[in-house]
Amino acid sequence: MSDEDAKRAFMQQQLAQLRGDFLRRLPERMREIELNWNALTEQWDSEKVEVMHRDIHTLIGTSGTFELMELSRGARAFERLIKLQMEFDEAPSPELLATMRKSLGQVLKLARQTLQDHEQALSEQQPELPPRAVQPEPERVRVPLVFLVEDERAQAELLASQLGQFGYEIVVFNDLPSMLAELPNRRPHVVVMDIVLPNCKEAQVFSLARQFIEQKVPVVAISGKADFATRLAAARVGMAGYQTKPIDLISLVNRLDRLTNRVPEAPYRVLIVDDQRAVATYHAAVLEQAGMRVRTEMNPLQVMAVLDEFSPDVIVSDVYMPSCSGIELAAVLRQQEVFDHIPIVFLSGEQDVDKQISALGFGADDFIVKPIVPERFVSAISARAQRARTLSAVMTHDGLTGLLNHKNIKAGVDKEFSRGLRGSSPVVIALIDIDHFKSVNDTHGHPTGDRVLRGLAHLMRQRLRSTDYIGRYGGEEFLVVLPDTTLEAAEKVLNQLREAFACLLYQGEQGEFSATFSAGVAQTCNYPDSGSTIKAADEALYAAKEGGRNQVRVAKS
Ligand SMILES: Nc1nc2c(ncn2[C@@H]2O[C@H](COP(=O)(O)OP(=O)(O)OP(=O)(O)O)[C@@H](O)[C@H]2O)c(=O)[nH]1
Repeated sequence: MSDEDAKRAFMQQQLAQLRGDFLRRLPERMREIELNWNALTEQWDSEKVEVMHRDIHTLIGTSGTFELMELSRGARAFERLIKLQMEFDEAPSPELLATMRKSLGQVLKLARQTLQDHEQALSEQQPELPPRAVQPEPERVRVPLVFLVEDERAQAELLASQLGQFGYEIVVFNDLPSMLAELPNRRPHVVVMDIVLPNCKEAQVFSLARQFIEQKVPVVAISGKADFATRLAAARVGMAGYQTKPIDLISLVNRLDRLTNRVPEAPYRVLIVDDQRAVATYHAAVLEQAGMRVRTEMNPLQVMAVLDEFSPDVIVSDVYMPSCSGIELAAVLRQQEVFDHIPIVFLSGEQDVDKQISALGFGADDFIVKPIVPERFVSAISARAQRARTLSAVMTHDGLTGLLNHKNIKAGVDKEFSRGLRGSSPVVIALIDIDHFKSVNDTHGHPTGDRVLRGLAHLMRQRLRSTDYIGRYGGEEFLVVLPDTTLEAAEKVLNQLREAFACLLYQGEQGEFSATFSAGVAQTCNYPDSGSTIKAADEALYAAKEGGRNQVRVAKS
């Protein structure tokens, strides 16, 4: 069974299980609705009508979610009559009452029929082994193999050694025949090729690129040509990138990282708020199958506590809930700046477009009508989550380097400092400052200086762990928080980073050059608060500069 089939089968199994739970509780639910109706006909009361409306509305959504469409449609017909009646604040006329009674009778009949059909289906079912749950994991290559085809030998060797610093294995070929000869032995993850090669027509290069692409090996073009026609030809064969010479190393590395999945995006986090456990569990299962992390909360009053701890990218909320409606929940969250940016998507059986639009006015971002097919639900939520991530990254990250900005790296220090106090695992803070950076700017120009900053940022992102915090603390100063790390281990990691950084070569206004950095490290448990730890790391950094730069110093405790 392919992964896709296994996923689908798993979803079906989950759906069947949840539908079973729903049906088991259906008789009780219908009894409550019937009792409420009987009480209503004895004495009409607007509060009881509201309860009746909520119960019927929930029945429409839940039965629709579980593909019990007849029941859902029957309940919707009854809901229309209730809504009609709710518009007049008085007992219904005898005619309307009779119509309502008949419609409810139809709903009860449909519920009984649905249960009978389910029991019949169960008795005919063959036992089956439950399929395996599949969590999609993007393939992650540790050291991706890159074939680099470049006829200018010196340039090729330089590019290969630079890419090597970013964890790629590079095999250089100076012409196409030598690469073709190697192909039977090794298959690259990506091919980077100059599209202007001696003794070779451009059409041949593109034709070869097309063959790689057809075999799922992405190809990135490098070229001295920047004209539209050549770029178009590369795009037409499906090349995954086009870099003009002189090659911007960081932009090439960014491209390769994406193509080889080396910096996978953390899964989207979604909070589902729904008082119906079965509905929440079903939608959670759909999103989890698509690789998202999901938390469900049945009580809207608990949502704020969950937000603090879970930090979702998106909130998916039901609209009709007894203790607090989705609209009220949205209004409360929008009062608070910290939660204001989290998109809220209503998931409801409400089909009245006016009501949907008015719900959006209270601070929700989207309205999805239940039932929704799983694929559409997944794409609607991932699109929201992706957009929310992009916007939040703009707020929390530095525009030049993509690292956490000053405010957020400081928040990271505070958070890990407190965590370090609670636990026994050590936390190390490092301050890193590029050496003689003023002279880099003065000699090679500010844009080149920017490239050096981006180079160090990229190297740190690649070399440090995903649990580490990396931020731009000031102009050419970076701050790193390394949780669960001893001082010795931190010193070693930073020295490796320092050596790799010193190997990078940049093309500046006055020719080629490299840069170095100095760093100071301090362990949080040696200091009373986060500010004193940063100060100690800063003093160690100062000692590293005084000691001749291009070195890592540990703070004296
Ligand atoms: N290109 C570029 N330069 C920046 C940026 N932010 C700060 N700088 C420059 O970084 C330089 C920092 O220089 P200094 O603090 O004098 O220190 P230094 O030259 O690095 O010398 P040492 O730290 O003592 O090794 C200044 O020239 C700033 O203008 C930036 O975003 N881009």
